Amino acid sequence: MGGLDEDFIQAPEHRPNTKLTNSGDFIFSDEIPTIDLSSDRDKTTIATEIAEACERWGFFQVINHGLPSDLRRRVEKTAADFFILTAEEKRRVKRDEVNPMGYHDEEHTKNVRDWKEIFDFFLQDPTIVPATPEPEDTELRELTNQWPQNPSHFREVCQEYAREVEKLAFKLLELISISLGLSGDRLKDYFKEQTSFLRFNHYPPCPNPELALGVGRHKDGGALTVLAQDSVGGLQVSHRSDGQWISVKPIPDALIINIGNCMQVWTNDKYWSAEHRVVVNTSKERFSIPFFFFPSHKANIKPLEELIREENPPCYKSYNWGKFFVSRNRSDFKKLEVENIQIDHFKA
Ligand SMILES: O=C(O)CCC(=O)C(=O)O
Ligand SMILES: [Fe+2]
Repeated sequence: MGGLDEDFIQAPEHRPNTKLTNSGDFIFSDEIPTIDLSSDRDKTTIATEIAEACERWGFFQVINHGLPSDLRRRVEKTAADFFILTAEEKRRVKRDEVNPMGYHDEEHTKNVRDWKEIFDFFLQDPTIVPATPEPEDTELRELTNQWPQNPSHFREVCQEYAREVEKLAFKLLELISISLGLSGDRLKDYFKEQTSFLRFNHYPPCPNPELALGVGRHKDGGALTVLAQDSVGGLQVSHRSDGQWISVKPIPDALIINIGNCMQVWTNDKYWSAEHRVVVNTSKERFSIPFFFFPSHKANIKPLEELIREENPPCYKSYNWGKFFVSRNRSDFKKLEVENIQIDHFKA
């Protein structure tokens, strides 16, 4: 990535607290709830814990979630083996303006470049999305994954992990639906032709972690995110009550669940899609693997009628997921002059 180019420099108000970034020794808060998903626990009890976590934080960790730990080790190793390849080899599977899947080292969040490199792949291959963000344009496009030659078994391991993490995402969707007093399958149909994808994040050590971020502050756009982080730390969540940045403690084998924009809209602001960011440091590289659980391009996202009351009218207008998805992709790919799309733009 070279020296610290000005594209990486955050505005002063968005820079991290320097005391944390020099050593890579983060101070962790254990305030974010940890929820035990063991199958012998009562579903209603789990749903109650989820409801509280989604309202207060929009973030929680899960343990005993059923995702095999040996598979997690293998996918983490595979991701690391990919990022260690030469820049030339990685660029053979580089994403472009049309196809957002593959390798990329110039991702921008809110028009500031992130200190990271990534590899993305869709859960469903091909995945259907609108051809353009233009509202009147009804043309669709099929997007396909790009797979590197190396490491061998890369594709196999990725697909095996994707299948397992998808199972967990559907389990969480059911529990979240129950937690809202809805039937367990209420949200399932939105994912019939899902646009979900997985991402490998690699954050190399950074010479100026006080100026840059691994990922700038943002909210995830989809329904929910299932994130595997390694033991280094750096992920911070903004607390719903006061906006304070809280570091998310790495717990071995746990997964972090993060409520996305769609869930906030469906629940009419009952559940919270929290702003989060990644702080980097001078000495330790970090890896993470989010699964972004995204609806079908056809889904129109608006507050669920069952949750609307006279005293609680809809806070959002309906928006089309596919158009939101392609618009976001375009603005993440490179620096643009305009602000990228946010759910606040659909506030009623
Ligand atoms: O690396 C992490 O811990 C989080 C990354 C993230 O927020 C994202 O990729 O959307
Ligand atoms: Fe995120």
